[in-house]
This record gives sequence, C-alpha cells and structure tokens, in this order.
Amino acid sequence: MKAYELNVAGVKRQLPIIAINEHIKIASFVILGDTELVTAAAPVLAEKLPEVDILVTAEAKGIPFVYELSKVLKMKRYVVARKSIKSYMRNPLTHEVNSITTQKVQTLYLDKQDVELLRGKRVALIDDVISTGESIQALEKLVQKAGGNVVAKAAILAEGDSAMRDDILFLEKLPIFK
Ligand SMILES: O=P(O)(O)OC[C@H]1O[C@H](OP(=O)(O)OP(=O)(O)O)[C@H](O)[C@@H]1O
Ligand SMILES: Nc1ncnc2[nH]cnc12
Repeated sequence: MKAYELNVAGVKRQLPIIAINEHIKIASFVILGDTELVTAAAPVLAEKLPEVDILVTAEAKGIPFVYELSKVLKMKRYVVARKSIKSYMRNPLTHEVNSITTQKVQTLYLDKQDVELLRGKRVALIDDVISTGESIQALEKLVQKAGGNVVAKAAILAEGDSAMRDDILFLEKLPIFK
C-alpha cells in the first residue's frame, strides 16, 4: 500500500493512501489512539490560538485532540458536538454536515447543557483535519445558533485547497492525491 510521510510537531507518520471515490485518494490521518502525536501537536497549536473561553469539536476524531489542547490551556471543560442523538440529551440544537470522508449527510447535535456553556463565549473550533471545510462550517453554524462567538478555527492539518485559506490555523498541509 502506498503511503505519505507526514512530519508534524516533531512526529513522523506513514499515512496509508486510500481511495475515497473514483477520482480522489486521501492520506488517512487517524489520531484516535495516537497519544504521541496528539501530545506533541497540542502545545504547538495552543501557541497559535488567540484568547478564547472554550474549545469545541465534533465527534469523533477531534475528541482526543481537544482534550489534550484543553489540558495544555488549563481549561476545565470543552464541548463535543455529537453525530447521533442520545437518550440522555435534552432539547439538542442541530445542524447538518457532509465531510469529505462521509458518504451521506449527517447531523450534528449539541446538548442543551453545552449550549449554555457557549452562550456569549469566545469559542475556538478544533478539529484533527480540515478538508472541504464542511465540518468546521457546520460546527460554526451550530455554535452561532448556541449564541457563541467563533474567534478561531484550528486543526492539526489542512488538506487539499483548505491549506490556502487564511481564516484557519493549522500546523501542516496534507495533499490530496488523484
Ligand atoms: O473538512 P471536511 O471535508 O468536513 O473533513 C474534515 C472532517 O472529516 C473527518 O471527520 P469524519 O467526517 O471522517 O468523521 P469522524 O471524525 O467521525 O471519523 C475529520 O475528523 C474532520 O472532522
Ligand atoms: N485525510 C483524512 N484522513 C482521515 N479523515 C479525514 N477527513 C478529512 N480528511 C481526512
């Protein structure tokens, strides 16, 4: 299997190159379980962030990174938007999302308790990778519905054309393959 060598925050990884449709291949970047990479990347991205009150991510792959980043920033809480509704959620806010790796439209859900944590706050949206930008945009809409003020959008990697955006913070670029 072909691989792409990623160097980020002093950590090297061989990412398998995977076809996601007839035209596009991506270098699969999965930080779930990768304590070394998450621990190395969090303090470097923390340095780039402006002053914020709270961090928000969407499940799933953003979760370990936002956890580590919140520890580096000495924040007691962070917020996770879920991709399915759970019986323990009360009056969730919703917004639809469609990422590069997802075959169908999904919905993001924010529990009412989390909505209250975001109202009137300076929010940084955090993800492992930004590609089409659909996921981070959906998260922004959801946070705005909750009354939060998005002051930063950040990820470990910017994939494809997103690396040319000047409204996101990231550590390294990730190419898309034909
Ligand atoms: O900019 P985009 O094109 O939206 O792609 C980026 C999103 O895709 C991945 O999540 P994915 O949808 O694969 O879900 P997962 O984290 O639940 O695996 C990644 O974690 C980002 O959230
Ligand atoms: N390169 C990548 N690997 C895993 N998930 C992704 N989501 C968007 N780009 C991705």
